[in-house]
Amino acid sequence: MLHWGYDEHNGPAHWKEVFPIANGDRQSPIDIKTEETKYDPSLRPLNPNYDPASAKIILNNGHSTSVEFDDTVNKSVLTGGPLSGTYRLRQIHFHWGSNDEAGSEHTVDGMKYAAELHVVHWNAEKYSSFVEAARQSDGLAVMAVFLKIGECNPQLKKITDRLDTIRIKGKRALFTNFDPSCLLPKSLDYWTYFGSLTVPPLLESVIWIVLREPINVCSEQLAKFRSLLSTAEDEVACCLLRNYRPPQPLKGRQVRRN
Ligand SMILES: NS(=O)(=O)c1ccc(S(=O)(=O)c2ccccc2)s1
Ligand SMILES: [Zn+2]
Repeated sequence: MLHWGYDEHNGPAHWKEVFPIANGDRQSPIDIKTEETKYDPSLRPLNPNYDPASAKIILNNGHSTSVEFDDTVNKSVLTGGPLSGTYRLRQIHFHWGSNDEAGSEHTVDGMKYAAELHVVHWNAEKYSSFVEAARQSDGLAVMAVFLKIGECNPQLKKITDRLDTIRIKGKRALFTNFDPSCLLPKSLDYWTYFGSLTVPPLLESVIWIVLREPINVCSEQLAKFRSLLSTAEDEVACCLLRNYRPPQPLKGRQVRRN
């Protein structure tokens, strides 16, 4: 396979050809079987604390759209929940499908949501760089938020309104004064388990924190994500219609809930 993607010839089924860890013991996403999750009284409340000034740029990397944050200091951090220590906010990005019936990566009792937001943090207390942390079993913490079809989301509008300026892969634009807490649901109740990146290199370094309550997005807003291009300027234009990896085997892992 040339470069990995989400098409028939380079999609999730092919990733193991270049990244054999795709068949590893702690791969993500997973289907969360709610009856099999276990309450853990030691789990603490999640404590996201983000400074809107840390937001820097919005980017189309050809696989998703992301907002990148200044992670050179502990300005925007996540503590609490299942985490020991302080995890620094690095970026947020989204996963979606070619229609509203599918798009989330994690599923709940087999149910797919229309899309999924990932808020990516790294363990800056123990490791000296994001790249180093991404290679450690407790290096990354990703908070996942499900998006369901409903009312248009005024907070998400801040992002969807900018997508037409970064349609081509590699395009970026200034994007600051944004606190991703505005995209979190009322309840920060969560499930948590040990997993991996859901995109190559599929590193098994993520403590997943999946919020149980979804947020709303309207069909028109999701449609804007699908108009992003997975191709660069000099290539034949191809829309990024879907960018989710299907659920992977649990392999004996325990999913805990607070
Ligand atoms: N879907 S996910 O949350 O697992 C995820 C996708 C991409 C990233 S990353 O850009 O932080 C990154 C991190 C390490 C290596 C490369 C990219 S995290
Ligand atoms: Zn993701």
